Amino acid sequence: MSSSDAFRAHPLNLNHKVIDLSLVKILPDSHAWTLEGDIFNPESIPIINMNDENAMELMRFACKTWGVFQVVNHNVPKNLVDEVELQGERLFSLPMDRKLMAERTLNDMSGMGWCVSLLSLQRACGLRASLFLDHRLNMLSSCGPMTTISSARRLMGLILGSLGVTEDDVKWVGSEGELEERGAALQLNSYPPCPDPDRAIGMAAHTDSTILNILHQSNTNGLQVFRGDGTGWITLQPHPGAFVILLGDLMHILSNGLYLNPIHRAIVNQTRHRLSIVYLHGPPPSVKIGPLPQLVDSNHPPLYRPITWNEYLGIKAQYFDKALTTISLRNGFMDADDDDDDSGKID
Ligand SMILES: O=C(O)CCC(=O)C(=O)O
Ligand SMILES: [Fe+2]
Repeated sequence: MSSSDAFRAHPLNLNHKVIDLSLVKILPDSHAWTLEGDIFNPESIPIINMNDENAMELMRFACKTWGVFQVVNHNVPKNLVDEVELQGERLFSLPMDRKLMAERTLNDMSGMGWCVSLLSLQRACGLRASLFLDHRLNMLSSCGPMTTISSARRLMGLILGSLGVTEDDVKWVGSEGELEERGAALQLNSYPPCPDPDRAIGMAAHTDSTILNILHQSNTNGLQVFRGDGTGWITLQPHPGAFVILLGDLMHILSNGLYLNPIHRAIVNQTRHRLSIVYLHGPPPSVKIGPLPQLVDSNHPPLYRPITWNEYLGIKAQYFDKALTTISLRNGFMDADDDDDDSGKID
């Protein structure tokens, strides 16, 4: 079972009409969207130096409060990120007939997609094209995947440490193996300028179905995270050289509800093309993921049943934002936060 097999559970929206987004002068009805919620800007989602001796505590605070933070000193070389960005720009600017030759199909998840997966459950298409690469990541760069994977692993070590768990406690984190067995994938998202940005969305609000996503946004902002207190959206300003770390549903499960899996979305703007590069970090697709035993006791019963990534992606495709509820064990138990009045404090 490879990560590609796992993502196959996410359906393509086969009814969509592919349009060349770069030629859009008037927003088509198929892409019209109502943007809901106030926007708070700017706000202090932390930027954490991975070499800081307090990195673990800072991450614990950020993961409990936001479920998102940015990191610097991540060891992924700038020229590698620049190269992926350059190649991404090149691929997305190819003529439409060339891009269609690389369109994702039901049998091969790698390729170009328009209006795919998560959005198929929603009202209209996002104004976006995406290039998804599974274990053939090295199509873009030969040394890149391994550098990124070792950086993701270091990050995982810090986040697990922030939960009081070591890498040895979670065997699959350090498992060696081929890329395809690791649950690694890369997604490039291209958002063209939009004539009517207040009536369109780039990527609709969602939580990520991974353990975590590592995101690079070019110097154009557009990523917004829904505030944990439910009052509105925060725009994450691109920070030079930083990656945005977004915790996914599986990290929320592993932490037994302690760490947030933030709702986020990408908006578009009138003048600038925006590219985001997202490294999806999942577990090996057939390993069962459940609340870490170290975080479960009689006061903190397990909130979710163990599930493989593959199974979870299938549930997510069907139930979308209700996916976690379908695997919840919380029948009459206290709410995760009810006995945790220190959320927001470092402990
Ligand atoms: O483009 C962005 O900033 C958001 C992308 C995203 O959320 C995703 O690919 O899951
Ligand atoms: Fe996302």
